[in-house]
Amino acid sequence: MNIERVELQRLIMPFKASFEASIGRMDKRDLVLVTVYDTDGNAGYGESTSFPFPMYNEETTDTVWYMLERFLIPTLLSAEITSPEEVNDLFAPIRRNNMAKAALEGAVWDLYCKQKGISLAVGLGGKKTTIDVGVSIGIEPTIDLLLAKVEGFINEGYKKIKVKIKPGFDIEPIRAIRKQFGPDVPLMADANSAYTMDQLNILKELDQFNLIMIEQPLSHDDIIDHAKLQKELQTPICLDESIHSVEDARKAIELGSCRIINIKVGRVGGLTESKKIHDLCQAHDIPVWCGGMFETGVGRAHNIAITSLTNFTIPGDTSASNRYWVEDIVEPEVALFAPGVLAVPTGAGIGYDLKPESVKKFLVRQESYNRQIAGVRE
Ligand SMILES: O=C(O)CCC(=O)c1ccccc1C(=O)O
Ligand SMILES: [Mg+2]
Repeated sequence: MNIERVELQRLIMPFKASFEASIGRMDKRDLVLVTVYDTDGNAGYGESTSFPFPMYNEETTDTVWYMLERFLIPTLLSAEITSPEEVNDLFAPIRRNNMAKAALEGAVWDLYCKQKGISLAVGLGGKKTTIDVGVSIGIEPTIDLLLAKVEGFINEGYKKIKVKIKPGFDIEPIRAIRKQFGPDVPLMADANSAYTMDQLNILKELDQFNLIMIEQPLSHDDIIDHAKLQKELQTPICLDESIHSVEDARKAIELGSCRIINIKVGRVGGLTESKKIHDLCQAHDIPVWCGGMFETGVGRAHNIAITSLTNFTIPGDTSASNRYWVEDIVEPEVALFAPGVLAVPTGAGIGYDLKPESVKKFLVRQESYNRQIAGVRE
């Protein structure tokens, strides 16, 4: 692929409004934007989905930068690859650090598709030309404020409303949404591992609300208790935090720990692994959807591309740029093509251009690594 240089840029981008989940409150992204250049001047883009703190998974923006600089970029720059599918194998001896791996692997995928003149969606084997999308809503200070947010997003046509829950903010907000907007609103709850089996009663109470699913109710590293819980619930369990690889997915399916899987490209280490999980789930009649991590337009574009695969049958978290950003770093911005629908771009690679002047506004650090330097960085 003639990869010659990798550039890392750390960006800090404030949200329009802060977002609370059971794992904490967030008011900005702090991310690593990765650009991979080939000898012809083509550029491929990827972004890290880590947070500045290790409360979603063990990675942070600092660890992502470190792993990229110290191990992943040198590994890539000392190899000769012909396809992005090789990156997964190249990085396999390095354990975990999936978000760091995915940021670089995603940039290689984008570059590869640009070299071939095909869209990332087509490169991944996607068939859909549009995707239905949903939106994720944080824990609001009051139920009235939550209802106002839900109403706004329903009016924009979002096809799935996901609300964050935690002990003490679960039954009442869900009941209030059902009461106000009726039984037909496609609704789900995401607990981000805030419950244990000691709270089985609360989780069982959620069954009455006909939720599409309940996402990651139990521990981030569990598939055993989730299997026990799924037997007690009518509502499908969806795993997010517990699935890091196609092997994790295989075991969870075998145990009956979930009936749905949320695929986050960063969490599973990249697009190649995402595709493998998609294919495995398809073979087992497990629907998947694409989870969000407050991505900029770059990560959003990767999410749109992977969601064009056919077993992404449930609307994901990939909302429009204006859900979180006053100003995104791509053009055109990611915008709804029809209510609750995004068009899958047809241009080469991710199908969006970077806006250098916007990147500059949010930039706090930048480093470049080229092939010659990579060898001596040890
Ligand atoms: O990008 C989005 O809109 C989804 C945000 C979201 O739900 C989320 C945000 C931060 C950490 C975890 C999660 C999650 O899906 O569990
Ligand atoms: Mg989740």
